[in-house]
Amino acid sequence: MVSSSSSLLFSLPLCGGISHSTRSPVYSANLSTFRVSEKREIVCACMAPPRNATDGFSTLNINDSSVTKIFGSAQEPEGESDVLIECRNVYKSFGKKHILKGVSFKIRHGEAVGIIGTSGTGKSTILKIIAGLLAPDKGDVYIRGRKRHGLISDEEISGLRIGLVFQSAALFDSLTVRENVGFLLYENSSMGEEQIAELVTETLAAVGLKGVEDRLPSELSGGMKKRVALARSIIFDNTKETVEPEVILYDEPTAGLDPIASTVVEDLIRSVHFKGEDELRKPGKIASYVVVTHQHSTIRRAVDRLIFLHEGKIVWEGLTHEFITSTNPIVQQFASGSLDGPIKY
Ligand SMILES: Nc1ncnc2c1ncn2[C@@H]1O[C@H](COP(=O)(O)OP(=O)(O)OP(=O)(O)O)[C@@H](O)[C@H]1O
Repeated sequence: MVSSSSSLLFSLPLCGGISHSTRSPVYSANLSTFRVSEKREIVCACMAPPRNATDGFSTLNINDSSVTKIFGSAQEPEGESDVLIECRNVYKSFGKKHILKGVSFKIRHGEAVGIIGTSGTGKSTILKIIAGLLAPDKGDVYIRGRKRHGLISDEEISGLRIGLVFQSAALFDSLTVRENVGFLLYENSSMGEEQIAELVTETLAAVGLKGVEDRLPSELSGGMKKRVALARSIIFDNTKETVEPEVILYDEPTAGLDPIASTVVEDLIRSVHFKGEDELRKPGKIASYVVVTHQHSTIRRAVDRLIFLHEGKIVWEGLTHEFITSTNPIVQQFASGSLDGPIKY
């Protein structure tokens, strides 16, 4: 049984499962589930067989005008080899509340996708389903063309690492920044402590943080915590010969931040994408990402394509610039924040 909460993050290569160590928060016997501070449970994802990050993928150039044709219309792009994640006719209810009612979409290699829609429409739910924290009642999730069965588990073979960054930074309060960022490496990798510490420092620098390794989360500002959470989601074992592509799912990454801090986070999200350049001026490592957001600035700045979810269904999809000019009444009302229109509160 999985529970998730706003206080958890996850990034997740669980190849071979987790081994217990003294660093670890308390966790249960189920290798894919562990309990933090006796309050929460987390499930992490995804694994093997590792393939080279570039194999089989044709990188999609989102700025290419041909892409406008692909996503701005119902035209289906040729070839499926670049599809990393697909939700096919996904349904999800909580008790009598029917939240998702047949949601289908694909996330392709290289994409920066936003999921938007009114509160309570199921945006976070779909992220959790993609991450394998929740199972759909009906419909399927395909990871690199392979159907996922049930929740994510250490037995799953996907060849795709999926990280979920929850709305709050979700750091482990009693662990230092170094231990938070390096958590999965301490638990899962054969890397030595010094190696991990070096990688943590480098990864923190990539998100613009220096000299905070020994601090506790309580000693950081909200914006810094979000950066630490981002660092934790992009760190990976660089001693392995092959690297799986990684998709990061961000749940409202700029909620609660002032406009300038939001811009910083939006740019960081871009910078860790492989088309971007991190703070160390190196290309980012993230293949694709999905952002759930309500913030107009985040829609404009951080994503290229949008999926609009309303009353459990996708009612509009298009490129970000098409959002503002859309004639869809639901989109128009959402974009303008008007009380008049088909969306009723
Ligand atoms: N584990 C759960 N048990 C019962 N109901 C749930 C659960 N998770 C979500 N819900 C309900 O499902 C609906 C959709 O929740 P979800 O968090 O996915 O919406 P959202 O679109 O992300 O909302 P917001 O924009 O306000 O964050 C809400 O009514 C919520 O209360």
